Amino acid sequence: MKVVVSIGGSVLAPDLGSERVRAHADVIEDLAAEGCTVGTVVGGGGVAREYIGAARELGANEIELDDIGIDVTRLNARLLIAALSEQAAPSPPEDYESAGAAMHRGDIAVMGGVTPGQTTDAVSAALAEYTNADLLVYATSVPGVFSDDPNETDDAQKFDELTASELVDVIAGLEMNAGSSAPVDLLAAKLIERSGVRTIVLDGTEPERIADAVRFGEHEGTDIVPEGADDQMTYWASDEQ
Ligand SMILES: Nc1ncnc2c1ncn2[C@@H]1O[C@H](COP(=O)(O)OP(=O)(O)OP(=O)(O)O)[C@@H](O)[C@H]1O
Ligand SMILES: O=c1ccn([C@@H]2O[C@H](COP(=O)(O)O)[C@@H](O)[C@H]2O)c(=O)[nH]1
Repeated sequence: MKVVVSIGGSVLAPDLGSERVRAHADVIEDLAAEGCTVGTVVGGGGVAREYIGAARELGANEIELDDIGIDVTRLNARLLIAALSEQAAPSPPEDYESAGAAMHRGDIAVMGGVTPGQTTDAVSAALAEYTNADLLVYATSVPGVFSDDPNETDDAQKFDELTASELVDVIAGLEMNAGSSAPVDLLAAKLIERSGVRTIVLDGTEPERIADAVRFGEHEGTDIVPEGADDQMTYWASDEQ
């Protein structure tokens, strides 16, 4: 089975605690050791937003701010690489071809950002499409996709399941400035829609939840199901590949 795991910066490194990074690395390594081909994409989190905020006040434009965000995502990717064994490619691939080649060799690819105007959510969806991944998991800081921002709206409802086009509708109104927050950004949702990759959005603050989702499809987040998919989703534990 081939899986792309997107780990929000706010999940991996809300602060520079090495234990948390180690725990995420252990889960990724365990999946790889069990025979799973793994690509990982790491976000920028609060540190990226602090840099972006300061640079915005200094007059940087949105593309310049995105470039700062990309630098921070790659720094966070290097933190995860530091915790992984030699099976990880030694530096964050800066394009999908290099990441795909690393995965093809059996290495764990750990990417950060790629290009301005998007977030690492889109990088993850593009890597999943490029590598024909079986599953894409977004480990984020909220328990799934909600009808509204759950940190802003008390009665926001979590979706257990959405089609990709429903996901596009839910997040279409969110802003796309550098450093914006969304469980999955709009470009990612459109890529998921066109590729049809099975996708799960979950609370990744406990890294074992990522492993349970990959191995068994067990999670309390949101399933993004391809249009017209049957109910039988294939997960690692039941997959002979
Ligand atoms: N409809 C929604 N459903 C869920 N979360 C939403 C929604 N709209 C806005 N959000 C916000 O999206 C945030 C999650 O995305 P955010 O980009 O902050 O974190 P991440 O995915 O972990 O990545 P990173 O920290 O690297 O940016 C939540 O904290 C929440 O406030
Ligand atoms: O491909 C990319 C990835 C990221 N950015 C910029 O970085 C920040 C932080 O990334 P998150 O995935 O949101 O943690 C993002 O808001 C963008 O400003 C980018 O431009 N391109």
